[in-house]
Amino acid sequence: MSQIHVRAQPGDVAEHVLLPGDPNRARHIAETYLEGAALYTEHRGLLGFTGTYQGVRVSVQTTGMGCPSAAIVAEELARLGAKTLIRVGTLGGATPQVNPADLVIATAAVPNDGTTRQLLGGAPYAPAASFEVVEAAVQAARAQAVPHHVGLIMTEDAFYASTPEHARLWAARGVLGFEMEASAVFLVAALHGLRAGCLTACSNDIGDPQLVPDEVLAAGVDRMVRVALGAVVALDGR
Ligand SMILES: O=P(O)(O)O[C@H]1O[C@H](CO)[C@@H](O)[C@H]1O
Ligand SMILES: O=c1cc[nH]c(=O)[nH]1
Repeated sequence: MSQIHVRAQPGDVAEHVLLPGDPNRARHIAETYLEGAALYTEHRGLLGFTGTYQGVRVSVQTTGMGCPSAAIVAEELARLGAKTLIRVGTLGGATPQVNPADLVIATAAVPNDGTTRQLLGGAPYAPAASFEVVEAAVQAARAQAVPHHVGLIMTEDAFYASTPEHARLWAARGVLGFEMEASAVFLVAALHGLRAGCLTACSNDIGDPQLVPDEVLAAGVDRMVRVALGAVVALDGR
């Protein structure tokens, strides 16, 4: 049965799904990296494609921005039979350790968002990546000689509420950067017994409207996507 938002039939979506927020990134990934990529949905601009990478069937499905949209997409992908969800996003760096376009592999996401709060009925919870996805991503990054950070990120709702002071406070608690979907993807995946992960490329410093130059960010995004696809190949069949 087709889902309400991800208009696809069971079988259209692969077991392994990469999740960018941005539909243009979804198209770029499908066109650049997947063989035989076919568009299975464009409903609401949430573009979804399925193809193969090194012989492994992979989908790339846009989440849109923010946890409400990401939670809908993750829920519907679970209903469509997905087993591995890996966000491939951008993030605002919270600490000078994280440089423009750096790869950050999340271990967990501080849930500063309303969606996970509602799903959990306000109960305390730590939305975390699956160990095997983190391990596969780290191994892929090492194998591809891609420098990377591994650790905690924060998921938030209000992009423009964050300030450099807020970033410093959370950096002192170990947070590497902020983004807007990982906590929901981790929680929805856990509720369905799926594996989840989140890889990001740093697009700016928190509170700084200056983005990393386009070509520098695009190269960081491509490094991130290649690492995510390397992880998928390693996870396939496990
Ligand atoms: O680049 P994406 O994957 O959209 O991720 C980040 O960018 C958007 C904000 O600019 C939010 O979705 C945030 O999580
Ligand atoms: O959520 C996000 C994503 C990228 N950059 C930010 O500053 N915040």
